[in-house]
Amino acid sequence: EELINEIKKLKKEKNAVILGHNYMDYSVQLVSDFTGDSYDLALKKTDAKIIVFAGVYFMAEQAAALNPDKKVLSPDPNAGCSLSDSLDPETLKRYKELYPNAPVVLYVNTSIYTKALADYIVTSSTAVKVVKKLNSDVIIFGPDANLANYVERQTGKKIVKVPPNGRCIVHANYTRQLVELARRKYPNAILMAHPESPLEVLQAADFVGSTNQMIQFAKESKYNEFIVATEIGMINALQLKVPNKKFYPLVTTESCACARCPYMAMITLEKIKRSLEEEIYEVRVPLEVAQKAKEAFERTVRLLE
Ligand SMILES: O=CC[C@H](O)N[C@@](O)(CC(=O)O)C(=O)O
Ligand code: SF4
Repeated sequence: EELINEIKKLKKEKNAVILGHNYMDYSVQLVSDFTGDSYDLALKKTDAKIIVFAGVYFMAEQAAALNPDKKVLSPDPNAGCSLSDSLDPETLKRYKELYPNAPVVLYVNTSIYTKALADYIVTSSTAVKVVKKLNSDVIIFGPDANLANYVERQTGKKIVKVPPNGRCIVHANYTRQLVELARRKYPNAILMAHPESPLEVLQAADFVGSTNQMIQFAKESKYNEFIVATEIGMINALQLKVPNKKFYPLVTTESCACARCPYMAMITLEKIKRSLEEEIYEVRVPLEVAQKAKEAFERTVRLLE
């Protein structure tokens, strides 16, 4: 495609790399140098001068915080996230005053300003492990309420949800009925669910994990067909990375607009090209905020070693 070639040319001229989240449009994943989940993309090491983050804003912020020596560009800074938008630093400060001895464990879907107040930063693949290792029976956890419920059941600890009802506008729509429908439609398929889904869906799932964990599981599984309970862009990532197997979205955009994250959909090839041409929109994180967030990331890595 013409646009893809122009973007590849611009990348070389500018010594830029494109990091793409697993939910990105198919064509965006094709033009990305690395694709993955929000956590490992943030930790990706590259010697490029410019990073164009094909994902939502909190992911670009994270990359900027962890790569202060690089110029990080967001193709559309309005690409937010219902989860990261649901928890601001002021709210978290109030909860820390209410529960002064409870460690603060935040899901990766948060703004860098909120992350700067966290003790630990987790992805859905590390949330349970981290909470289990902490020697406190009360944990402040957020912003996703479904992931918090899942962690509470897996660890038996008291989870103080911050905010009480943070949700992903995509995954929160999944129901048991949708699972039954899909299982009848695809009798040979097994169900993979993202922990941002409601508990009733996770209980019915054969596998629960982050998008990267789903890719790994599908690759290694003896099964060949999978029902995928996560944002529909993930089908692109699975088809690209596990081409010999079949994947069915739990919800299609025909049956519900909620199948596609409106924020992820904002990142288009056109915007990526413009982002490279004009070197916009630069994501800047104040040094002391970046430093605090980096400390929370590093504390988490040490805890898991
Ligand atoms: O909404 C984006 C997905 C959300 O950030 N979760 C991940 O990025 C990381 C995670 O789940 O830990 C994913 O790709 O699964
Ligand atoms: S899919 Fe949900 S969690 Fe992911 S960016 Fe969109 S709103 Fe946020």
